Amino acid sequence: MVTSATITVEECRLAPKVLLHDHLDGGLRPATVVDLARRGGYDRLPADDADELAEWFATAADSGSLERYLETFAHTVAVMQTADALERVARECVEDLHADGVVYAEVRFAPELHLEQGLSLDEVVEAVLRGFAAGEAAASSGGGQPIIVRCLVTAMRHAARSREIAELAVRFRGRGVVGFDIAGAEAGNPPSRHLDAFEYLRGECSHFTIHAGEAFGLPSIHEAVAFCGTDRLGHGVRVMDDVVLPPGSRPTDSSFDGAKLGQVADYVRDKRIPLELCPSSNVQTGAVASLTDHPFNILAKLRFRVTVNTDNRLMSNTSMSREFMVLHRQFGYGWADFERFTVNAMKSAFLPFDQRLRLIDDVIKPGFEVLMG
Ligand SMILES: O=c1[nH]cnc2c1ncn2[C@H]1C[C@H](O)[C@@H](CO)O1
Ligand SMILES: [Zn+2]
Repeated sequence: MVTSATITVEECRLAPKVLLHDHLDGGLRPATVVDLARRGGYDRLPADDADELAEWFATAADSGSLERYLETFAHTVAVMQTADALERVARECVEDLHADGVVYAEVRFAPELHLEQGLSLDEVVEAVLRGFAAGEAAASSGGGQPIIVRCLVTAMRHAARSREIAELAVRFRGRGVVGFDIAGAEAGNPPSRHLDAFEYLRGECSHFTIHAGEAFGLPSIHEAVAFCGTDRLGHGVRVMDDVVLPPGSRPTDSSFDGAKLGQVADYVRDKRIPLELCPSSNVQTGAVASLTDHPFNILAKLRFRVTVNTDNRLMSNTSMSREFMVLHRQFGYGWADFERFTVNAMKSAFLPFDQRLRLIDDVIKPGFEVLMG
């Protein structure tokens, strides 16, 4: 392992970061959950105090099972059922990402989960987009580096609304929605269940990503890339099941020369399909056994297009800066590595090409140059 000079979380906050995989309903401020529950009469929160609630989420999500991890979302989704609540949560999300030094983010959520009090799918998306715009405006007026936030609409993979949600993504294209995703319990709900939605999106020249290779293995990744034609993989960590490392390799090694890739892993790497890796979440859901075993470094050294993501800031008690720190401590990464992962992410964003390029040239590269001194 090559260890770079020690860096701090405060320095990580200064880095211009790009976030592609972050769930709106997984990133609420604990105090906002408490406040919205009180206002909306939701009385099933496991704790009424913000600190206790934060602790509860982090512990409950730490189960090692994706299904149990997902159960914790019942509480956040329950308090996001009105336009005002959705707008507030979206605005605070942008404020929090901005305070953490994120310059571009794609934040996802499942509109179909927010209809319990009579909102339509369009009203749900409109409320979230209003919140994002308000957050962006507040960030710009406060000085410092502006933030751009775009939305991905998610369909739940166990449900049957993916075509409708795909149409929603296309309807809101150009108004803040840049893509589509499927999420939820992976086992038993393969991506090909939603082929109709993906074929429709491809016909519309629209972008999508698929949660795959998290709780379930290689077949899920194979379907996502080969049958569905996904642009990116949400997590995708289990692409490792298709990689044979040289004997004696350890996850912290500085090279993996001689590694043998199977057909799916080869295809993912050849096509430069971005992996939206989320180190802390991957441990909590059991996608990897521990941080020590996380294949981030192996995949990075084998030149897969790896990106760093938060997944659910509330459930993992994390931020982009903290995920950088996790990787710094685990693998000794320095600024040149983080710049590479950030450029990977920006290249993989669903933002138009000219805007991606501008962010890379005018914001990301100069920002890391300052940190590299
Ligand atoms: O890591 C995840 N894997 C699969 N589904 C997830 C993950 N994180 C959040 N979700 C689900 C729960 C949310 O309610 C939904 C939409 O954001 O997406
Ligand atoms: Zn996710």
